[in-house]
Amino acid sequence: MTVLQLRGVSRVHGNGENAVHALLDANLTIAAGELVAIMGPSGSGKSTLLNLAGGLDAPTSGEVLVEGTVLASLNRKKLAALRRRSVGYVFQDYNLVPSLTAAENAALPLELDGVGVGKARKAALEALAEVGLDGAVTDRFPDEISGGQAQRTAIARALIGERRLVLADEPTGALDSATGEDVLKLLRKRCNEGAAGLLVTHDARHAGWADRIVFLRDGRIVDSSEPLAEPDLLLKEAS
Ligand SMILES: Nc1ncnc2c1ncn2[C@@H]1O[C@H](COP(=O)(O)OP(=O)(O)OP(=O)(O)O)[C@@H](O)[C@H]1O
Repeated sequence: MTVLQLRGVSRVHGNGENAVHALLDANLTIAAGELVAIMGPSGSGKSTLLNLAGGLDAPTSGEVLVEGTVLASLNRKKLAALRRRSVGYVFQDYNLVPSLTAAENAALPLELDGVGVGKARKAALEALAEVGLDGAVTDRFPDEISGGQAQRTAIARALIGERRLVLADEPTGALDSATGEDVLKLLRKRCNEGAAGLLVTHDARHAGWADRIVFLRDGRIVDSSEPLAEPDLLLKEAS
């Protein structure tokens, strides 16, 4: 089943002589179970593509569909609801709410969606346990936990509920390589369980976790290939 589709998507900032073509006529389809990596030089349009895929930005032309719904056809409220329910984001700088504990941060999307506090907390603790966080750390605030723990919290928040599309922009940016690898394993696992994933990365080893790599240059998709290396066949085949 197709989870994400970009049809002839372009994003232009400004106009006339000052126009910046951040993305040009991008076509991309990602099915449930697939993890796609996006690579390309700085400024090539990777974050733009990710933001458009998650409905955080709107294309200048073309269409973005999530689970068959054209995002431009939704009003603000419905788009916000789709983002909360169907899309999980992992940002490089975590974007945790400083005044909320790890468990409260992870529970936030459910609570915003009207799920009761108790039920949301239970789901949050389960999601945190799934990413290897349990015990006292779940009740600590972002400035009381390590970078790796904060990133795991951000992943739990992105994966909580039934998110079908997981978008990750350099999710391993600030992590040591072992912790970074763990984050990718979690992403891979979630895709094996049926989500569609889009991962922006500069690191070819990390892209090795993906089923396909899409290369961007100057806003254009220039190539799409299967990764050369298979980091962990066992994990992939476990699905
Ligand atoms: N709001 C904006 N206004 C004007 N230009 C923008 C805006 N956002 C992005 N751009 C431009 O669009 C192009 C693509 O930017 P984007 O951030 O998508 O690239 P990127 O591949 O993610 O880069 P990086 O690897 O450095 O994060 C760049 O030339 C950037 O300067």
